[in-house]
Amino acid sequence: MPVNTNPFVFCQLYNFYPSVGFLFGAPRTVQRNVDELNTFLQKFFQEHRQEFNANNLTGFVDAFLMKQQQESRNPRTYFHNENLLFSTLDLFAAGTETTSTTVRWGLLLMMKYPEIQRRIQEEMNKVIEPGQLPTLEDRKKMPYTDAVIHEIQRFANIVPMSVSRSTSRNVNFRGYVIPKGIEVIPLLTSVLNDKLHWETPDQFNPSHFLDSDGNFIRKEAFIPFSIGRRACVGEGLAKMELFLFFAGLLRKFTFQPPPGVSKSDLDLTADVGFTLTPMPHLVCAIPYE
Ligand code: HEM
Repeated sequence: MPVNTNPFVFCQLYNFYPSVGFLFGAPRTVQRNVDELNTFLQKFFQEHRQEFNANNLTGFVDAFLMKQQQESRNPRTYFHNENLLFSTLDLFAAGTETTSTTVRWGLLLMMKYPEIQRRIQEEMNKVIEPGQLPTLEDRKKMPYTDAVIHEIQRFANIVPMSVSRSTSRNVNFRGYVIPKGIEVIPLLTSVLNDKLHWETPDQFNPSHFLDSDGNFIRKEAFIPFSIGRRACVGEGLAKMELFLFFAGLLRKFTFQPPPGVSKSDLDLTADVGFTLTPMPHLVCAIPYE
């Protein structure tokens, strides 16, 4: 049986069954990583405290520090140091691996479907000056690229079970009673792969997001960031990052399988973990332009 070495699998197992953590040293590894990140963040906060300028807020930490100052006399404030640490940790945890995994899927899919990669590069050649990188303003003029990025997210489905929540009161949902305090796991897969919404749910097909004239179309069933009040707060940022990173990489490079590997050899099976990641593989980046 193949052994899954993805560290997120261990984290997930440890989350569900903490008592078996001793088997793979998870508590120590997780604690060591969290400690390392904490030390890094404390230094980061210290630097921001020293250079704080209320007229020049440089990001989330500065904005938080300003609220902390404004509420310094409120003993019940939410803007205390512990919340600064944990909300910043949340942003790191939720905002780094998700975006990088999506870009990794994108590169793998471009190696698998070189004709799609070529079409994106041709679209960029029409919209962007030679030697320039794509900017966010270009996105509206690049419907094909936009459609491909949406299809990467739909197809890769990196957070298939979203984040589990629990009911805060008894809920009556379509005749089913879900009592207060029950854990609910929303299966995003059931929507991202729904036959009623997608023409070819199991295939990578950018046309899912294009009309017959090649214009980008939004789809109600596109919910990789989940939906509702607790949907991903980083959605807007993630979409900007994905466009800039993915299109920027394709502007500079063409991605190919390494010598001796053909596109049909490339395996699109996901490695199961906290997120669904591509299996380990090699990538050749050939300079473009
Ligand atoms: C491709 C990128 C991303 C995907 C697919 C993604 C997906 C998700 C999903 C499915 C949830 C659960 C929502 C729910 O429970 O209903 C979530 C929550 C969250 N995401 Fe993202 N995310 C991405 C990028 C980011 C980024 C860049 C940030 C911030 C820098 C971020 C911050 C968060 C936070 C803080 C939550 C918890 C929200 C809450 O509980 O209210 N995410 N994300």
